[in-house]
Amino acid sequence: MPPVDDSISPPPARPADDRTSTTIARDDEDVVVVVAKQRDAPRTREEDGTRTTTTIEGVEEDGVTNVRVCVRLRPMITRDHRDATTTPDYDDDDDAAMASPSSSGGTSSRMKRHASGLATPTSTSRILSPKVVLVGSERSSNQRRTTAVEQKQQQQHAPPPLSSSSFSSSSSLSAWHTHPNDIRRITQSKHTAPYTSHRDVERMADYSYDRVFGPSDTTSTLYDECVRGVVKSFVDGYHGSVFAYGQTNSGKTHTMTGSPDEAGVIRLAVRDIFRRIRSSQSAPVDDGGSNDVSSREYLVRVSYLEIYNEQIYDLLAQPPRPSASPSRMSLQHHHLPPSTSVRIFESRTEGVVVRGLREEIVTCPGDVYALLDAGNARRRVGSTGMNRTSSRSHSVFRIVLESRASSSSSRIGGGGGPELRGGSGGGVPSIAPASNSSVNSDSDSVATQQSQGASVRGPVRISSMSLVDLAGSESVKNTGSTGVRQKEGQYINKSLLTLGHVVHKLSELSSREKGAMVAPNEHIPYRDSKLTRLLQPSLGGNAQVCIICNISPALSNLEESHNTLKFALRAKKIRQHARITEVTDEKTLLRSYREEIEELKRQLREATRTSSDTQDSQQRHRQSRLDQTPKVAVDYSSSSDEEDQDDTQVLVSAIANLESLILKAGAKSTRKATKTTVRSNSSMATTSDDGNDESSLPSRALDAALMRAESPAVASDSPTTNGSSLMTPETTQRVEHGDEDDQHLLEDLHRIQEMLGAVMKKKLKGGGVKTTPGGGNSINVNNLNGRTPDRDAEVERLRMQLQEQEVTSAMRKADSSFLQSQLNVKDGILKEVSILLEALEKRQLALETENKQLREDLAGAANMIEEADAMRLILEQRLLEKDVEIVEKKSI
Ligand SMILES: Nc1ncnc2c1ncn2[C@@H]1O[C@H](COP(=O)(O)OP(=O)(O)OP(=O)(O)O)[C@@H](O)[C@H]1O
Repeated sequence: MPPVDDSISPPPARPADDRTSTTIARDDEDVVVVVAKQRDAPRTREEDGTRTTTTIEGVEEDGVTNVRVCVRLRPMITRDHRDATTTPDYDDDDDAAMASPSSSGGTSSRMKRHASGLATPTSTSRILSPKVVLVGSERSSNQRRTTAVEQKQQQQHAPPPLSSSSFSSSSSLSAWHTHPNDIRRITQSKHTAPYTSHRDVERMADYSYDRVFGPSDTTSTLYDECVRGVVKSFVDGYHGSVFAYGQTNSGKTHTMTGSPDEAGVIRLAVRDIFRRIRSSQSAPVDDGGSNDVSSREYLVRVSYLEIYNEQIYDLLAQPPRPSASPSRMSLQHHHLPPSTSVRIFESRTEGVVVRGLREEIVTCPGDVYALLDAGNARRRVGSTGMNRTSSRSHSVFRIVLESRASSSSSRIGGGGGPELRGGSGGGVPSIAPASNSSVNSDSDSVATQQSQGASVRGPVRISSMSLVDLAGSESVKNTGSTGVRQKEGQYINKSLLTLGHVVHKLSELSSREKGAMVAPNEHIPYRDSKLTRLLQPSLGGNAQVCIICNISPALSNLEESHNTLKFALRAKKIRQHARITEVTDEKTLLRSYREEIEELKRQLREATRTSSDTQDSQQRHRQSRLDQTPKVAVDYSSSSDEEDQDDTQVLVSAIANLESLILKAGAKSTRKATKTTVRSNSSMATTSDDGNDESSLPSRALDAALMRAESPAVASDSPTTNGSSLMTPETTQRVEHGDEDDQHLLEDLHRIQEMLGAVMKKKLKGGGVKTTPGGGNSINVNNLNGRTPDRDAEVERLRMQLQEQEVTSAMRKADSSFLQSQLNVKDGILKEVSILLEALEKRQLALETENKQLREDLAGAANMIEEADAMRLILEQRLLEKDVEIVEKKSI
């Protein structure tokens, strides 16, 4: 049984029969729709020889749970009223209205200026109490002109004419009310009755969900009660997905992204995830029965994309605007390529795959916030008649977590425990990184050499959390959009319609076969839009899903609110079966990094051993020379010593870099964790797994590594190496930034030249060499015209060193331009593959259509054959009868 999460408030009392019911009141009759049947059940494990499935807590005993759906009614804002009284204040074809990094005036202002309604006095959308009385007409002046027939129909169903006073008092009220005593219900307000069409009996509906949040509820409350559980499961290893759905201007972005005054779900989730990672040490790790109470180590990476006009764009792939609090991640962004269109396709083995999306490894909430801000600044926003800062795209912020038991009790080879092989494709789209992504999970680029100590093996859990802010459905009637906005609106509506179809189909299937998952051969129209293809793994079953349905309190949005609530009811019926995904034999980033660290440690041990061997031999050599020659105080700390130390520093620094990316449970803060991790590893190393002693690491090098690990700026100054095994994200970055490296090399060269110059000067001046203070056999070098064999050797050595550096520099330049050209080639190939895939996809669709047509033709032909056969039989029968007739006639 997993630890009970105290932070999650207990669910509201359930009906006696343990069922959650949805009631739709229809005039005088009540239709009860059973929405869910949930019962707290312990985790169960099923084993079928090769894999173990662990089911989530709080689900039915058969391991199936329903999608969690909550509804959020946003507060009244002045715009609700203004929308109904003014014409749209936007310019459709003006792309400048589209928020861009330069036009938005900063990320915080880009956050759709959510606080504008709350904090800025000049704002146009201020929150109003739902009960505040407004004056004005509820009917929008920008509503489309009605036809004569429609006018007639409206007159038939129209409410009685209202005086301006009666209208103003009713229109100011929220169209919906929530029930303080029943936090699951939302009902259409009574005063809306006159506006309710008698044809639609559901208009006065009383809906019920997992939880309904009223205008005074905060995002934090919503998070605690609906999302926290999904996040907890995510950290435990289950896939999760949270998305905000609703019409335009209903508060989706406010809920997901938040405002400067109120953190949104994404930030709250990020904070929670890191908090859970830090505190997970104290919680027993339920890994399928071993009762292992060891801590885990984690690798967190994030990506951010948007779907705009049916194209996927990478929101992390453009250089960000300078950030107020530069972090390692934000610094890296200055070198990112411009945003590219990303490809999505289906792979037989991996499921839905997103190709070419940048993923960033993050080690603390600050890293994530910087990325989020950068991505939000790039998200497409435009002004419409309904929302001044309307999202014109669907956005998906995705967090991937890899974790493994970090103690020595890790099971080798992954015996026992939940093992569900199949990579990350189980519950979320896998992401195949871009060729120049700062994270390259391609195993080629990460050293995967022989050193695979016991600590490297053991299953790695992969879970992913998708936080989705959907664009809102909109009607041209209300937004008054034309041109670009109208086209965007059409794309948005089309994809939401497909989402509606998918949800409808899934809910039907779930109701039909209660408890059964979607049959593999059942056709669900995921492929009809990029959005549904992307959400397919989440909706398809292997994820914990929470849908937040946002509705507006405005009477003018009544129709859309009903649609949203109906969508929510359907979504509530979808059944999910989340499982932990554990990978034992496939490459994961975490395992690659661990292997890399092990390999570097091995190299480090070797380097220190070689160094001490060299020192020994030098010592012996020195001793023999001292025995033979007069005592001259020549600096015997040879250059090879320095080189060895440099090598060691590079290795220690590389280890520190990698270690800093892996988060350990129990660390106080991740920045500190970097230090703790490195320190504890190096000190632990004295009793490391394979018993090798690393205590002899040069403390200077270790300190330097720690400083680098703590300070990205220092880290970027660290020496680099050509060794592919050191291609950590940072070193990769350095290769990309060949200029900086060249600069370092030049500095090195200058240093050596200066040393050489000083030596030459001394030589020319005939400067003396200090003799040892008490050296009995000391000699005056002037007697030798300033020349000693040692000095000549030193000059020669420095000359050689200079040459070597020049060669190294040239090689590095060649290397970096070669790598750059390789990247370009790969990018080109990727683009070609994308085009081919697209063509293939089109061809496949065409073939599918052709097949369908052929099948219909075939069925038609078969029918015709059948009919012809029947006709032939009839004719034969008639022929027979005729024959008989003739025979009879003849006989007569
Ligand atoms: N809970 C809330 N508290 C205060 N203001 C809110 C709340 N929800 C929404 N708002 C305000 O309502 C307006 C519309 O919200 P938002 O932009 O989040 O809607 P949306 O559903 O994302 O719209 P679109 O689909 O057009 O992008 C904003 O001005 C926002 O600040």
